Amino acid sequence: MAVALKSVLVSDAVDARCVDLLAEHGVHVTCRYRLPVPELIAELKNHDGLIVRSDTKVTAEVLAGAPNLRIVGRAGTGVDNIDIEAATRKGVIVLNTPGGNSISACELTCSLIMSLARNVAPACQSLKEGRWDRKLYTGCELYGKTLAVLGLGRIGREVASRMQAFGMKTVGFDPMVTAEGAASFGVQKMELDEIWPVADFITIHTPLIPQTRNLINDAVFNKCKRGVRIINCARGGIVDEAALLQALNDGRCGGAGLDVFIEEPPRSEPTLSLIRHPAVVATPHLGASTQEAQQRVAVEIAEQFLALATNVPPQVRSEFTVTGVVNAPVLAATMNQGNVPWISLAKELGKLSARMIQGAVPKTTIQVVTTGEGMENMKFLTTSVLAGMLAGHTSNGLNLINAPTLAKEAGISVALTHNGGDLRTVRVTTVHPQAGTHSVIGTVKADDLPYLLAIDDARFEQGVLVGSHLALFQGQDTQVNLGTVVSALIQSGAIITSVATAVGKNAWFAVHTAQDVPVISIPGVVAV
Ligand SMILES: NC(=O)c1ccc[n+]([C@@H]2O[C@H](COP(=O)([O-])OP(=O)(O)OC[C@H]3O[C@@H](n4cnc5c(N)ncnc54)[C@H](O)[C@@H]3O)[C@@H](O)[C@H]2O)c1
Ligand SMILES: O=C(O)[C@H](O)COP(=O)(O)O
Repeated sequence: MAVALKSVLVSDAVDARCVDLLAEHGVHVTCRYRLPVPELIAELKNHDGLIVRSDTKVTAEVLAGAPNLRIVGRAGTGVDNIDIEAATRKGVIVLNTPGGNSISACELTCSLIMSLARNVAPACQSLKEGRWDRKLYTGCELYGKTLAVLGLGRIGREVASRMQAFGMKTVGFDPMVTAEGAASFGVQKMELDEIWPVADFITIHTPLIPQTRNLINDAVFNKCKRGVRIINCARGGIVDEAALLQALNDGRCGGAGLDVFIEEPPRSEPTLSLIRHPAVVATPHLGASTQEAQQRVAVEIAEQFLALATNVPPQVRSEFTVTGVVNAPVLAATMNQGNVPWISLAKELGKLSARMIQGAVPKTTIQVVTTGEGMENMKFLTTSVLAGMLAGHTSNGLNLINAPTLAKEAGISVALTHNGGDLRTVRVTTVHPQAGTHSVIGTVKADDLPYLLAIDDARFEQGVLVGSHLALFQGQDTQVNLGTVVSALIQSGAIITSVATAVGKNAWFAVHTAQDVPVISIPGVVAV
């Protein structure tokens, strides 16, 4: 899937390399930062791409006001400032640059852990103010202490391995990481309730999602070691700020290192009191703010835009890859050229399936079955089948991004399974309350083109090339003559380029014509 990318708005302070790279390849770029929402919406009407960091909020309102927007790029990791659901429904691609700033975020986290342990920030401030408070700022060693890492993804595991060098024992929790996986980078996996009483420091590296909002809350502080220190370089809102302030004031929490806040920049309570608290070391969302990280994410997002831009020559486009797909797994799959003909086949089979059930698409259950070696893990084919099924049955704007959302809304469910076997095929079976059960089977031949192998129980010996100008006729019994169908088509002005038959419980005739297939009516024959 690709986009005509003529003009891009960069609405946050992204490194200049991003603009340079896009401009070098003929993409027009406008940089306007801190735009009020109405101005952002007005400006976006002129652009098909938008690049942001965390400051611009790409809300449903902004997306609704930007009819030409096709792609949003986040030069960074967290996408909680982008309404992914609204973007997906609109068919807008969302990309990010996962990993581009992980080391920088990790290093800031480690420095906050060390600053907390040794009171670096308040001691420095006190000295600048003319005091010599050696006793007041006595700290603690990290050696032998337990660091709990919540979220063992890219940043969490980098933090763990660095803090192990200080002799810290690292424990952690992540629903997606097994105990063996965690052990491979020196972290003992524990349940959260086991972690609270043993941790001296807790550092958070999860996304902000409903399951992690207020993960560190008042009840948690009651279960923790008295004086536990909290570090949050992930997202504001994962730590309940009011509960943290209370715990700092009553001693349940011994200190906090905060880079992120519920409101950025912070203007209200309790955030302001937290920042001013003597046991808090706070930075203004600086995790990714290093030259290295900013250059990396700027180049990575520009490269991904270029990889998808249809107005960039294919040989240039192929130099770049899409590495941070947020809302369209099928998009990543299209980057592998070997998948492309299968994606086309699945779309054509989806279109044929819709024709088989006379367009009665809503409330259809679809089963997609792949066979043959190398066809495992092709889950993205379901999106393509749905895009084919829904073509012409939904409002404008259907694409591979929003097909699953639109299908779900239409009550269409889809599942994919894989069977062994030698021949590489895709079978799409549709089950519909009124239209009954039908299936189409296809394959991709050596010419990389999609072929229909069978409809229901009728098999085309050589396969039939699928695509435009393919007419399918079903005879109600095998007595219906192919000659009758062909003559009727010719009499209607069709130029026939090929014919094929398949016989099962019904007879099927596949006819390719040079132009659009004329509408014909023959008793006992159904045009599909
Ligand atoms: N401060 C900054 O400037 C800065 C910079 C980069 C990233 N970040 C933030 O850091 C966070 C982590 O980034 P990352 O690149 O490591 O992401 P990641 O996706 O690699 O890792 C996140 C991990 O959190 C885990 N997780 C999800 N729900 C969880 C839960 N309920 N409990 C425990 N773990 C859970 C996931 O399974 C995943 O392994 C993100 O929120 C990101 O936005 C902040
Ligand atoms: O999620 C991220 O990538 C970080 O929070 C960085 O955000 P920023 O690009 O606004 O610095």
